[in-house]
Amino acid sequence: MEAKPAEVVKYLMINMGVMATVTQSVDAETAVVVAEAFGKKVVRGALPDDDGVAAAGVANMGNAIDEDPEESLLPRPPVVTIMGHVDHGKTTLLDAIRSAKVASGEAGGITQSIGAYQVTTASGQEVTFIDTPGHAAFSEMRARGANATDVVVLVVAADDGVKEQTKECIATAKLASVPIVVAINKMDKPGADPARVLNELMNYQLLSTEFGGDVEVGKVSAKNKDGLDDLLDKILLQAEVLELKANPNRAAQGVVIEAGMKQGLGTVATTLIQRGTLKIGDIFVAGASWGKVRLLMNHTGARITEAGPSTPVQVVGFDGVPGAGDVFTVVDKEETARTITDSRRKLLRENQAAQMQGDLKGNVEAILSGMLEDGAKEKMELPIVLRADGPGSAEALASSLRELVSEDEYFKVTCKVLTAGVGEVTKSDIAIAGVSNAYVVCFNVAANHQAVEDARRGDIEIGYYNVVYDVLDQVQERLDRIRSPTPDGVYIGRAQVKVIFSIGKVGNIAGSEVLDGEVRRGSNVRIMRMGRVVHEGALKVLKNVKADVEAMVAGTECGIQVSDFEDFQEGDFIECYIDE
Ligand SMILES: Nc1nc2c(ncn2[C@@H]2O[C@H](COP(=O)(O)OP(=O)(O)OP(=O)(O)O)[C@@H](O)[C@H]2O)c(=O)[nH]1
Repeated sequence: MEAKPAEVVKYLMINMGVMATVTQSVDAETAVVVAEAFGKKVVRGALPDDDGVAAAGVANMGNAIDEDPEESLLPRPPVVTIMGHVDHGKTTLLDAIRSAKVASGEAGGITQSIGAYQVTTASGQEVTFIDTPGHAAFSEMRARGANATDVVVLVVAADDGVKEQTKECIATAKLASVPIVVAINKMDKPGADPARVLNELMNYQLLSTEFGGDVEVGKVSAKNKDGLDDLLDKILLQAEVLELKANPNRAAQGVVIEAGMKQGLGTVATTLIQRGTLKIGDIFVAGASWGKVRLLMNHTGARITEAGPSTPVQVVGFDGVPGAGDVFTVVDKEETARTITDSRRKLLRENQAAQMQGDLKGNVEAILSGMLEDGAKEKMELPIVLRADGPGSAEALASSLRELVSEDEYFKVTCKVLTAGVGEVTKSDIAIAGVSNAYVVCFNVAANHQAVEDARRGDIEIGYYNVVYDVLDQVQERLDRIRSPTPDGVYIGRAQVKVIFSIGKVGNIAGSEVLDGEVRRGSNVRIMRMGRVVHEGALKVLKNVKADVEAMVAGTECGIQVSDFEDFQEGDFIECYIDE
């Protein structure tokens, strides 16, 4: 692609939440998104020696990028995500629209949220809502390359105006180039001041049509279900401009919105169909799972036989549980599906394994040899996801964290602040932390339930702080630990091996010089060679010339024997630790 590897890695990480080193593989969808982001046009083909995966790819995933001919395209309903500041009424608005607008005569009625639903407006048009309010879910989907949303409805409480998260939502939508329709909510409240809201929004380049701009604004009371028809009309007006179309007459493609297990059915995944029509019996791939459509249910739980573009549908028939944001693609046959998922599972395992080793540490050998040539230190980073109570504190903390460093002759460890946001820790923070093995720092903020739950499941650490020095102290400690994982106990000193005596049955004795502190018989030791731990054990024998001694201090020379270790080399460091 004529692109610098580091740029590609950076794009993957920052824009897609994918942590991969230069030598790791990514799946085809991801590669396509990246290539296109770098201004390249992707044409898929088969490589003859690619063990069948590529051949399968041509049959299947070629669909992911091929263009539908203009004449095949038919109008489709808009897909809407609701965002807004906490407590401005996202959930209430979604519920109000759903209860007022999902035709009550529809079979099944609405019993539960499935992640998405479709409403029919007074004028008989349809609008699809993604039912996971918030920009966290939106960002997460986008991070995975799934652009499911056509229009963002930004909820702003009329009595509270533009707040921190309102701004974040505006930024998120703009970044994704998704148009915004504003819903000024809580119009029933005595303190409602929609004019103020409109004024504030102007500061963020959102100019309402009332003022001659192009942003549609609906005034609603989610609580009283007032203004909903008008809001839906405004959404449709906005959608009209977008001329949303899709080809319904092809193999279906979409994105998984939400998935879980249901008794008697196995995995049920709410999938938003984006083009084509999904039918019973279709064979599909979604992320690392595949299946054959056994059952389709609409958003009310009623059974249907097919689902076209912009329709949210519950799909039964998966062999595993896909993830939210996974791309869903119908393929020609079972064999294709198996081939693709097999290779994806393999990739997933490889990537996980590589991540577990901590990419850089895993390559330590190669890096060390390179390092000896050019004298450069190996650099390691502690990824950090930061959340603070205000933009000032977030910025200040982020820059202080960036200055922290833990360094010795071989390693240099610094912080990499991946995100520095304001407000509580969300699901998407945890998603980012998950892929990057990051430590989550909360400064004067909490994490929401979902985030805590996800963190627990993903074994992601969240640190809660309210004093700046505590943050810096503890992160410094973490950096030190990464640079040099310590054995149990407190460091008391170290010696360096100068000469090795091989004495028959006694074994190897390391003639050493104590460099600092003291070395003590019985203490825990670890032997360091070129910055790496080669052995951990106990200091078994300590001799001053021929006499056994308890301890030797800096500046003296001694003979050292370590339990279960003979393989000393000149230059090794022997570090001593004692239990407190
Ligand atoms: N008076 C009035 N209260 C409303 C209206 N819409 C929502 N509320 C109230 O505002 C509070 C927050 O509403 P939610 O729908 O939970 O807000 P949210 O934005 O979904 O909040 P989070 O999910 O916590 O981000 C609740 O107490 C609602 O009853 C409205 O139109 N009028």
